[in-house]
Amino acid sequence: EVSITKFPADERKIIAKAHDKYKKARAGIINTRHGQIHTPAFMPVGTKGTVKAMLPESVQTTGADIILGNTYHLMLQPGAKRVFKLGGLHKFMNWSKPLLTDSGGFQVMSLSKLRKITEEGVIFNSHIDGSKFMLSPESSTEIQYLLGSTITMAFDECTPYPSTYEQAKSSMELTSRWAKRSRKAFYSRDGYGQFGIIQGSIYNDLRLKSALDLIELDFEGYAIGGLAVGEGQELMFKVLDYAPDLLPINKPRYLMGVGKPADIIGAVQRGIDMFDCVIPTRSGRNGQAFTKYGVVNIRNSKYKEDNTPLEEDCLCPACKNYTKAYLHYLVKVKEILGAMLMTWHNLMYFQKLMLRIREYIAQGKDFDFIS
Ligand SMILES: CNc1nc2cc(C(=O)NN)ccc2[nH]1
Ligand SMILES: [Zn+2]
Repeated sequence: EVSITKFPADERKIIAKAHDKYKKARAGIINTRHGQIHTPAFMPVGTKGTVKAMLPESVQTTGADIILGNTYHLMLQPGAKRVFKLGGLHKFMNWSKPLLTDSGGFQVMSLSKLRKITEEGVIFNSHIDGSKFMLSPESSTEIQYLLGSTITMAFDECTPYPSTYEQAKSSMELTSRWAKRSRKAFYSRDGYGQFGIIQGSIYNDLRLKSALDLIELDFEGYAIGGLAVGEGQELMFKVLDYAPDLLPINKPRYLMGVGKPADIIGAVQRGIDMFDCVIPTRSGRNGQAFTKYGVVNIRNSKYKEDNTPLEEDCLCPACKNYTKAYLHYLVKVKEILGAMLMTWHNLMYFQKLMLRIREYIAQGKDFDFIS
């Protein structure tokens, strides 16, 4: 048992530790105002207040405890104030479990047009109608409060890859100054939490300095940012071989934007507790199904008369009631039902993977399986 601290009102119980190579892996429960999160946890991405092609109750049946919403998209449309007036994002989208919202920093750099980074924050033009906006530690934190987010992310700068040491250093230092302002702007309430995000690219002394700066701010959890940005799995694992250990052992560790099943397994073995990734939803809509036999590209003509399910023992609607031939056809003719069934199966697959990982950790068993 590790000493437990509040998250934020309740306790985070590290209920089991795996042994040897898996010694850093841990299974736990995060208690929040909107329910429990069993970790290691995978968060489906619900960018615009919906997990694309899924009803929220269907997302719930896959076993997801928490989903992610994107601040950048929601602040542009329908607007944070409007969501607040309508009762908050939980009510708006009919999702009563925990919601994590990102800070908008990552998206504004990848989506908006004509942006200017200043000490104050990022000034940018909406990619929708060109109107002018500003995201800052204060405005991002307020927007996430208006959305009613269970877990709020600090406003940071995601350091691009590759970056020189100097570039990564000044970017990390900006993130530390912004983290302090984000923490000050956070309205602390029982059952709600705010996570800091450490940066520092692939430089271990910068990652350490970033962690030290953020630990001082006593966040309820910590994210490792600036990874899965093109560095590749080997370099990502090299950073993950030490970065999680720089963070408080009894607080949640969230690896942003990751990943494929093999990435998730490797990151859990290195001490990561939470993940988010568009892969199961986006690739599902694009015809890729994750199965225990590997990834099935359902658009391949070899499936056009395949009367068997994606996985015979999968309990999702796609596998219970339909064949690969039907899924092949739906995706080929771009029928909406194709996107729905493929998404549902992939989300079920990812949640089953997380469930098996949690079980193996709790039983102290190795979980190198890459299904
Ligand atoms: C898909 N890869 C990926 N890397 C990410 C990094 C960040 C980050 O550092 N935010 N501050 C956020 C989302 C990400 N998604
Ligand atoms: Zn299935």
